[in-house]
Amino acid sequence: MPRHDLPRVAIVEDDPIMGESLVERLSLEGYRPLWLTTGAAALEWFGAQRPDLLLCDIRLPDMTGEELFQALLPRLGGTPVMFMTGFGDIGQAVRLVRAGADDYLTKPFVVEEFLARIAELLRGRSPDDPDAALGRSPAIRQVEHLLRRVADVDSTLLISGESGVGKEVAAAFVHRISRRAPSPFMAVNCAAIPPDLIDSELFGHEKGAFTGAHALHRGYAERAGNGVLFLDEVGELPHPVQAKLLRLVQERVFFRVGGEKPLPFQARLVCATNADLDGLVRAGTFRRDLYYRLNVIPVAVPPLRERPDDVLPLLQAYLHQYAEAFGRPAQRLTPQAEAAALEHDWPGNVRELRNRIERAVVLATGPWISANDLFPERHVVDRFGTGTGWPPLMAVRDESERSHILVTLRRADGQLGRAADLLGVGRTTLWEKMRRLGIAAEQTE
Ligand SMILES: Nc1ncnc2c1ncn2[C@@H]1O[C@H](COP(=O)(O)OP(=O)(O)OP(=O)(O)O)[C@@H](O)[C@H]1O
Repeated sequence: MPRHDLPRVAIVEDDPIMGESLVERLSLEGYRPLWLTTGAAALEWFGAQRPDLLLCDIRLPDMTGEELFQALLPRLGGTPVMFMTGFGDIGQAVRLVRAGADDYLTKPFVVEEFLARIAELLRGRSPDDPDAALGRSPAIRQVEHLLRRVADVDSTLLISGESGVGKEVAAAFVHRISRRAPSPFMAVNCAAIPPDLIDSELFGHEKGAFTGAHALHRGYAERAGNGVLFLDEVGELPHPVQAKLLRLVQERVFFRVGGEKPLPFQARLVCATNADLDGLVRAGTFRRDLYYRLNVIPVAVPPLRERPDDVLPLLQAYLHQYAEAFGRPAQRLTPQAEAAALEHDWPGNVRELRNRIERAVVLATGPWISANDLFPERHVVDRFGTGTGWPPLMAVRDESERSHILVTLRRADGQLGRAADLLGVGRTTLWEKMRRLGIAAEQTE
């Protein structure tokens, strides 16, 4: 493996003997260790980059493990963190795991156990993990890991991602697993409210505040109570409302329109955008100070095309859901439909997937959902070509091999050798199958 592909393990450890021996052992085991000796050095290093794993001593010369973890939290993303602790510090280690660290190990430790634990952390959760709520692809599991980690931290989250990737689903998930779950999840789409109403919708208004304000109105910020206020398309807020939101974030208070009494803001703020907020700041349409205040913990939800492992499970889940909702008999996707779904780019992300499968369930006449049902605009040529409308066994086998090879190639980053290993066949066999099944050669480059 080229050196830059080796997993990078950052070690924060001030003891020179411990540090050196960890660096030596981790290099021997095929990792790329990087040794930092103070919390300040770790904070500086994390400003620009992220390792695959962070190993951290709990007692550092300039700060405690807890202080470092809190300070690093906004920059950690889903990076797994393991603390190394002496016997006297187990209480702190347990608190850290509750606050979102992944594991701790008590010194002195048995090297084999240490290596096994870091290998496990680097592998991440298993794809079949029943706790995987948002999806099974490695990319979405990283996002889920980050959300679990910050669920009970009160800092503002800024969720970014293309339209339909699941930003609201991510926000609702954080709410559901947090201690705020019994209080409301108040979702507001800032782009859907007319600009002249948004102030009073968000913050409420007093009776008589303006013509037509016949009664006192409590806004979303107030109705969110101790729950979560989710502002979708936050980049769309008009300037005066941005100023009010800044005050709400900084001082945790707001005023109803026409009101003079400051009201406490008790909810957690979670914002989302599919626009390039940084670009809006540079263009002068979004306040820079507000952007920094909102972007405390950035959460980037990747587009569906970058997490192909999620496509089929999502299709299956929605297929069942819609079949049940519409009282349809059990339906299945033909292997050709699965292959077409895997090859599709999903510009509208999960929302598009959901709409396509809903339409297909409604329109399909028999127990099979074909590629044409999913992608009617494409008129996919019926590779089964039997005229019976029923797939013969050979064609089903070919199509299911084809879709499995496609998934495997993506899992192996297009590397033929790795894909062949995963599939348990030789490289040549795989190559021949790919030629026969018409899988384009460029998919492997
Ligand atoms: N991980 C997921 N599992 C199941 N369904 C999902 C998932 N992510 C998104 N969806 C579904 O996809 C649709 C779009 O999700 P959501 O509204 O959260 O996207 P969004 O990124 O907030 O979109 P927009 O940018 O338009 O606000 C919803 O119907 C949602 O239920």
